[in-house]
Amino acid sequence: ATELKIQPFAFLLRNTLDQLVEIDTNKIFCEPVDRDEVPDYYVHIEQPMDFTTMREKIAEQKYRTMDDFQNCLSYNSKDTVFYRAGLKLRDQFSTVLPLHQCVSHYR
Ligand SMILES: CC(=O)c1c[nH]c2ccccc12
Repeated sequence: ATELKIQPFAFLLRNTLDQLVEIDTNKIFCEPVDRDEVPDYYVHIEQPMDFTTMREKIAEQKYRTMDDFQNCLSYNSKDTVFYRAGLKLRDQFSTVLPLHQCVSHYR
């Protein structure tokens, strides 16, 4: 694809993001946490993140790290579906992360 030649890193990140979206079957991470639904989320979490925002940041080449799963793990208690989903995605992503580290050298 021509995109691969112009922005290989963005191309790779978008593919990885698509894989994460697929794993997130409960769609917990797809959109920003709703302020009305969860008013105190933004009190506890300084830098909220979600897949939609990440996709925009990839396009703007402002890619953020995957530490953002920590947000979910620090906010939600261990016995919630959110916490377990955050763990699952962080652990599954960590298998892909080394790929990003090596690619990031080419930026
Ligand atoms: C990503 C995350 O923590 C959440 C995503 N949706 C939510 C609803 C209530 C509490 C937490 C969340």
